[in-house]
Amino acid sequence: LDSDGPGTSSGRRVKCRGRRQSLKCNPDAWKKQCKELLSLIYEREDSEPFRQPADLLSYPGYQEQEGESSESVVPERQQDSSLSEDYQDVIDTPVDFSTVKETLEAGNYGSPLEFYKDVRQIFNNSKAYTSNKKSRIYSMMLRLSALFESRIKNIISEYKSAIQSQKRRRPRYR
Ligand SMILES: COc1ccc(NC(=O)N2CCN(C(=O)c3ccco3)CC2)c(F)c1
Repeated sequence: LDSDGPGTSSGRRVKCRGRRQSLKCNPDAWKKQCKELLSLIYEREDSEPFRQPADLLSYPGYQEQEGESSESVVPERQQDSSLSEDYQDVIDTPVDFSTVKETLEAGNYGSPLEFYKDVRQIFNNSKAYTSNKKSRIYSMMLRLSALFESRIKNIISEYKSAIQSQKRRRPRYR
């Protein structure tokens, strides 16, 4: 993916003859489209481990992950179900879908590219953390990432066309 995200519609001129309200011409259409994409992600069971900040103590089979025997008592320091240092050591920028949802709903994304960047971070964190490409969570992430990429590329290319057509149209007043 080049730096400005997938589906860059280079060269293709989209006539924005329709009024601003039509989806093709409306540079704000991406917000609703990203909210709908986020709802679709939340509907998928694959998103479950990524809807909240990672919490390895609740994460099933955590003890096996650490190689501790399952009857071991959780050490005092981790009783507040804080992340084990391990996850925080490995992952510099923890992010999950609840933070992305809040940011989107607060109107704090300036473009779908910023939204894209945060969601990619969720997937990259999972890739960075997994020690085993066959882990269940990692395979959930792969399916979710494929769904996300298939939907976000049109949202971004429509946004880019709308921005381009906005630049090309001369203001009405002279
Ligand atoms: C409130 O209950 C919760 C809240 C959050 C979570 N999620 C997690 O702990 N995760 C485990 C680590 N991780 C991975 O990407 C990963 C890659 C390979 C192995 O793990 C992110 C998700 C949970 F499982 C229960």
